[in-house]
Amino acid sequence: MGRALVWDATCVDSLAASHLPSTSQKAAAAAESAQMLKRPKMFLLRQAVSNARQLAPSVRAMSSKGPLVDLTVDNDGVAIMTLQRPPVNSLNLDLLKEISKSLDDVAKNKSRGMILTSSSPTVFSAGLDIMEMYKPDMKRAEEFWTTLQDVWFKLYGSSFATAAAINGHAPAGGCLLSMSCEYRAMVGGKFTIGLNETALGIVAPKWFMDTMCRTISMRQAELALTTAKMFTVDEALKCELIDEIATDKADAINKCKTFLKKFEKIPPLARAITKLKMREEPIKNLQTSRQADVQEFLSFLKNPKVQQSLEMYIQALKQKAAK
Ligand SMILES: CC/C=C\C/C=C\C/C=C\CC/C=C/CC(=O)SCCNC(=O)CCNC(=O)[C@H](O)C(C)(C)COP(=O)(O)OP(=O)(O)OC[C@H]1O[C@@H](n2cnc3c(N)ncnc32)[C@H](O)[C@@H]1OP(=O)(O)O
Repeated sequence: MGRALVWDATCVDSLAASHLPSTSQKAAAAAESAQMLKRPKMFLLRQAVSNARQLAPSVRAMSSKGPLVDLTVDNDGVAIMTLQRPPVNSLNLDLLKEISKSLDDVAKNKSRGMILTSSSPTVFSAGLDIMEMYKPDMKRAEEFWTTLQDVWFKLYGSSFATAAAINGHAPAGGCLLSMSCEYRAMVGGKFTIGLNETALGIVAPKWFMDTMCRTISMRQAELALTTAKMFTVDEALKCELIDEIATDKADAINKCKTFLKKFEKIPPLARAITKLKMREEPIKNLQTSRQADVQEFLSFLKNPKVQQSLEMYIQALKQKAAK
């Protein structure tokens, strides 16, 4: 119907002086090298189309409200992902699956950026759901850990810009989620944030540690990880675990938006590649040790001492909640 079947073709002169050395070594080498040269051009072209789409009207229909994650796009084209698993947004398999799917949706919808927050007035996220680790079904535990890894890959390695509006406590996995974002504004008050795994008799996985070491200084991270330090909001600001203190959730979201606005004049491709290069090492490390990391988690769950520690921790939490 009048449409071009071939819209971009390159005829290579295999006998051109520049191609002769490679063509004499390998048949079709000239075509192969022409194709390689074309790839970056196509990549930039695709990116230009995608950037143009990014400037399209800002309110877009995005994935519908899920029960555990609410994902909306505001008038500025910023995606707001709200965790809503009462009472404390503990990260069980279902919540992790929804976060993972929502991150895919944000990536597909080419939002200007994403802000992660919580529907609870006092808890950003209580971290991993301890019930997923206590006397677990091993098949489910494997899926649980793999999904957590997926969430981290997608959030830490997202090409879209991310910020966390931390509107409450953020221990362990909650702290990890916020540290995986590029910017953190935390509501001031009695809230705390940190990787407290050792207090539970467990060990933060290496990629949790790497994420922290790339947020605060190595010295502060080592002290914090070994002592299960939960930082007050003021302490977190001082050691740069967070970037700003907010007066309330709305202020935290506004501060995150102000951060995201900084990218308005930065070409998105340059920003994304820079971010990914900066974060490449820990991502590659987990990619290569992914299976071993799952096996370590599973064998750690089978350790009776770990199960005993978890049981005591659950009892302590329940007693505290009952008061
Ligand atoms: C020896 C090992 C060797 C090798 C290791 C190898 C590999 C490592 C592998 C694995 C590492 C695993 C990593 C885990 C990271 C984590 O995220 S672990 C989770 C850590 N989280 C916490 O410690 C937070 C605990 N919770 C709290 O401190 C408070 O609840 C919080 C400050 C968040 C909120 O306080 P508050 O608003 O007062 O709420 P309550 O305390 O009253 O709690 C309400 C109910 O929620 C339940 N609950 C709280 N946190 C969790 C949780 N994380 N999981 C499940 N359930 C939780 C709490 O029990 C109350 O329940 P109830 O109402 O009593 O039924």
